[in-house]
Amino acid sequence: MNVLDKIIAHKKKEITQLKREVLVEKLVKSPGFNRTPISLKKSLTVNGSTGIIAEFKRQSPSKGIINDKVSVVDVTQGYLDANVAAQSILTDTHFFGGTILDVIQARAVNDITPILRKDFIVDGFQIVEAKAIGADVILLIAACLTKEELKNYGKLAEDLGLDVLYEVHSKEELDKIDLDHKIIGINNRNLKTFEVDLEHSIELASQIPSSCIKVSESGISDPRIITGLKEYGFQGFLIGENFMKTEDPGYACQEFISQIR
Ligand SMILES: O=P(O)(O)OC[C@@H](O)[C@@H](O)c1c[nH]c2ccccc12
Repeated sequence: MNVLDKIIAHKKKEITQLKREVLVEKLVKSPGFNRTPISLKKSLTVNGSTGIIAEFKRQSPSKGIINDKVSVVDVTQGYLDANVAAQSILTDTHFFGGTILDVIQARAVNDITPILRKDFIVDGFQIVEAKAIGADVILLIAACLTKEELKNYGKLAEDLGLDVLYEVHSKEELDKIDLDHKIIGINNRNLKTFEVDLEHSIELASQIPSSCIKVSESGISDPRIITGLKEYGFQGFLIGENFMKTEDPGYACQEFISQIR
């Protein structure tokens, strides 16, 4: 079993249990259902967008603890001050040390910038939950979903007014998605082996139609990489560890953005 298989097996058990404890009817009554989500598409394409999607990630299976000293509110406020296009917040607990409370807390101090609820979605329940906690965007990972699931979950998110970031790592995964006008994230990190390869991503980018918004994810640690990726048509850049490994991730993000040419 590779790491992704382990995460998905664990996630499926977790959701089965969660669905016994929390009713969808209850989620639908949450405050998140009374707000209009903020569009990631708009925030990545608006004139002057930095394109940076800054992530709050305490730990990961590949790196272990990255930062367990900072608070989600301090960090996400810092990201906002740095003028990020969006925030990504890991809500998986077992492998990434996050919780849905992180999104709730970040949302309470941010009305203007989209929040991506970053998790391994294997059930529609999690999409309703994302809406309930005030997220604007969900992630659908093509490596762990069938073509049908990608379509159905994409539709459910859309019906709830949420944007979807579809994540791919290979041509086979790309072929599972109806690409028209979608936001496509190319993960530079292979979730099965943790290998990071920007060249591979750039090659894959040429297979994505121009109606899509392209996002480059993972392993970005130098502002000069952004300039290079822009030349290949990328408009979004998802960065976690490079900021989170510092004492003040918001400040690191601000410094990074000020160096983008
Ligand atoms: O910390 P990095 O290397 O900058 O990567 C951020 C983000 O792309 C990464 O956390 C990620 C991309 N896709 C995922 C899917 C699940 C969990 C995590 C991820």
